Amino acid sequence: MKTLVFGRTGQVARALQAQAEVIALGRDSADLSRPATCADAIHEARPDIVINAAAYTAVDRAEDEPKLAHTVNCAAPGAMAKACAALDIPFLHISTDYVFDGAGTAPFQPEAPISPLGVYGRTKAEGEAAVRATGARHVILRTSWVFSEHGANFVKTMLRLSETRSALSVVDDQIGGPTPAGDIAEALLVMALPLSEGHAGGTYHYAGVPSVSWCDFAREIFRASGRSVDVTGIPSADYPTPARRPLNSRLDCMSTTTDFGIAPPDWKAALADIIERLRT
Ligand SMILES: NC(=O)C1=CN([C@@H]2O[C@H](COP(=O)(O)OP(=O)(O)OC[C@H]3O[C@@H](n4cnc5c(N)ncnc54)[C@H](OP(=O)(O)O)[C@@H]3O)[C@@H](O)[C@H]2O)C=CC1
Ligand SMILES: Cc1cn([C@H]2C[C@H](O)[C@@H](COP(=O)(O)OP(=O)(O)O[C@H]3O[C@@H](C)C(=O)[C@@H](O)[C@H]3O)O2)c(=O)[nH]c1=O
Ligand SMILES: [Mg+2]
Repeated sequence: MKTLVFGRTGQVARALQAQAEVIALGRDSADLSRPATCADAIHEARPDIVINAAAYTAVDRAEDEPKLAHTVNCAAPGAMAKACAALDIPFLHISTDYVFDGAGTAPFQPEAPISPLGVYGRTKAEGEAAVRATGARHVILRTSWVFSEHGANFVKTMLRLSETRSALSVVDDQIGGPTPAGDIAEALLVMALPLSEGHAGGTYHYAGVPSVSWCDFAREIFRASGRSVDVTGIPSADYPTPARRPLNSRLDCMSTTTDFGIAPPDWKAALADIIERLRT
């Protein structure tokens, strides 16, 4: 199956390349800030399946660059999906827990109303709508708190901070599911098969278990890496950021298991592997 991936250096893009024979396009061949280049790439390659693993993911910076974030997170996936619809190619797209406002404590179902708190979440929500509007056969896979040995993520931030700090304050009122990039890549590749064989697709959730606060995630990172850093839990109000984050990032992943046989990944097991790989 000829698989075209947008994104080359990102966490999920790298995991896809590690797990399958894919054609991964970097900025030089498909620039999401110029959506037409993405449509052109699909028309040129005529793949059997397209996976968009590229996005504007800098949550705080997006508050100052709403136009660029919108082009990359909405106009570009919209253009990709339109090209896929024209050529009858299934399209897999990744979205985020940040499309929700984080109210309550119950896990959000895929059909729950969205209400993003910041520019990143809003542009990702608009991207979902743009993909659906094209009529392309698609999967939108919402995930959360992605980590891996590559790229920028919370695990690497914590390990970097631990080199100079023996104590850290980390928010303990935002709860979500850390999700290993490798498991997301695997889930996408599994979903690609039924989708290309006629599965109707739709919006699905995929996040690591068990849910945890960023504070307890940080503690587990230091425990697993054998670093002694004293982590103090603080409320979000004491850690001001340009973009507000949802307090409840829990995603209900039941339909992903029912429809595709894919169970939520155990993030602690993956964390240990990743820390081991970062060590060597
Ligand atoms: N990271 C997370 O915690 C979460 C991510 N997601 C979603 O998962 C998907 C994958 O995220 P992740 O792997 O973490 O992403 P990363 O932040 O690791 O990488 C983003 C990728 O997008 C590429 N990109 C950004 N702007 C452009 C552009 N203008 N043209 C071409 N490529 C561009 C980057 O390329 P370059 O290296 O050249 O900048 C990079 O390859 C995204 O849709 C994201 O919204 C969902 C939930 C959580
Ligand atoms: C570094 C640091 C962060 N924090 C807080 C800030 C924030 O609320 C939380 C997580 O910080 P980050 O900035 O790493 O996380 P953030 O960039 O918001 O991560 C998000 O990225 C996007 C792309 C997504 O789609 C989301 O699912 C989510 O993974 O931890 C502390 O409390 N103490 C600290 O020392
Ligand atoms: Mg970040």
